[in-house]
Amino acid sequence: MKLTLLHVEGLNKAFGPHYALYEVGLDIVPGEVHALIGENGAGKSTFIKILTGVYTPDAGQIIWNGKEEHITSPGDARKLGINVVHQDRNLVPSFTGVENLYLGLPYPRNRYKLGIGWKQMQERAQELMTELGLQLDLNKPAARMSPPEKTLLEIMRAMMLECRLLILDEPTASLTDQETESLFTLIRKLAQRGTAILYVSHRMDEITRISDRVTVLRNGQFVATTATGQTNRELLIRQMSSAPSEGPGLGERQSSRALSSGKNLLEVESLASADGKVKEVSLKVREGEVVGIFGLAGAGRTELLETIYGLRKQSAGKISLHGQEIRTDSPRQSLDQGIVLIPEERKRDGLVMNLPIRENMTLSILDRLSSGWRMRAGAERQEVDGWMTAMKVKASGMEQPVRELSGGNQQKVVFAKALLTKPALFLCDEPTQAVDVMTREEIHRLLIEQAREGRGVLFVSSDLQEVLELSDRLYVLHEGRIAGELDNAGLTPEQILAICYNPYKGSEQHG
Ligand SMILES: Nc1ncnc2c1ncn2[C@@H]1O[C@H](COP(=O)(O)OP(=O)(O)OP(=O)(O)O)[C@@H](O)[C@H]1O
Repeated sequence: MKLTLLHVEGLNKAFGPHYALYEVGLDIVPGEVHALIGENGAGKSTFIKILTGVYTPDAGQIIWNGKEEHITSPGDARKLGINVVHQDRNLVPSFTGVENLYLGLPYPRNRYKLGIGWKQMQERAQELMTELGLQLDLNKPAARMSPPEKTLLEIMRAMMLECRLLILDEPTASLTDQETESLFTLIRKLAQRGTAILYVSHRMDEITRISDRVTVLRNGQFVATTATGQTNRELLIRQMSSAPSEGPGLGERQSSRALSSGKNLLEVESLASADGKVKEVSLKVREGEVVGIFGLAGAGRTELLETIYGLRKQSAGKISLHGQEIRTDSPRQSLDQGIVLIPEERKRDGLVMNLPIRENMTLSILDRLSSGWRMRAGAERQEVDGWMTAMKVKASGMEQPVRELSGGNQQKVVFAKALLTKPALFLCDEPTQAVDVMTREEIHRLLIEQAREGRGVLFVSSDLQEVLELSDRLYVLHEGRIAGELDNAGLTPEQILAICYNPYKGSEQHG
């Protein structure tokens, strides 16, 4: 048995009267990939924040390399060799890759000891890339890097100093399968070199593939640490769940397919965005249909939704809803016409952090609720309560400010808020990013239900599994254009990826 690198015992952290962590213990050994999982609000981020010196625990011990440590600041954590890579990346957009690597580190001096040793910086960066087997253009600014490039750059930055524990918080959130593979190769390499990895994710298939051991938290408490080979998805889900789940098996397609005779709800013809990210896109969504958009990072997926919604300037094309041409020059205009966009988790657009859950959920429907304040208050509370229960929002009540919720629970509020507007068309960007596996199923069920009631859903996901589970039909996007349209009947991941990597070839060609 390897010597323990990190031993945590009896960790407590409370916010007001509520414990985010209660008596949590955990061991991590060098060179292992240790997954940390749990429902939204289970305490994972709080645990990470304690290890990285953002929060101080109320009680408990942290033994690092056999010695008790009090980590009181992020600087303390870094000195010990604990680094974290978050989804909200910490890069300076206008700095190059190399400059970002040296953020917070002393720049080397040149040989005259006067200026900065740019050459030494380049050489050290190159050395590290070779060591880690990476190929990145470190001379371009971070702003021009793709999401996976940014993740790799952040990991490199962590490795600039001796990193003994690397914490990866949902590292694959916006990566596609292929990009996830390269990340996994890097993780394995780091582990072989002796770095321990704490891997936090809601993607169960990744956890079973990449981790050696997995620890489950539930309601702020430790449930179990198990060797990954000795457990499975169902067991882990049972350990995570506060309530046993019912209904269809997780991960199965949950509903009958849409009737193909549905009338056209949304028609987009030759749509282009002024910034050139979207080029002549034509697509449609029928009433009752859930339509997916898949593409590699940089294909213009988010940009396409934003252009339809009016968040991004349109330069050409036509949009029709229910057969009528409409203008969507702004999100307000889209909302008024029955189109709502649910943004991906990292943006959390549209949440006012200091306002309570109730007000956030009802911000866009005040008109509808406003006939007489008495009725309004009652109706509002009832609707909010209904959606909070349906979405299993973990909070002390509907008056809790949104800023105090965990990331996944904030995303659920964004979702409920959109449902409350009762739109004709949902545009969803990564609808289940950051939510736990149980809520993911619930969101899928809700979206399919909304569609089958005659509305429509157009969603973007980098998770191929999700695209296969949720969509009736899907479009593959490549460099801002539709490269293929597929009916999701017996479709395999390989068929979709073939179009991504080899667009405009083969029989499925569109347009
Ligand atoms: N600053 C805060 N004030 C009040 N409560 C908080 C605060 N930060 C976290 N909490 C609460 O602590 C609990 C644990 O939250 P945490 O963010 O650690 O969960 P998580 O497991 O990371 O969830 P997710 O998967 O959604 O990211 C939640 O109930 C959350 O509402």
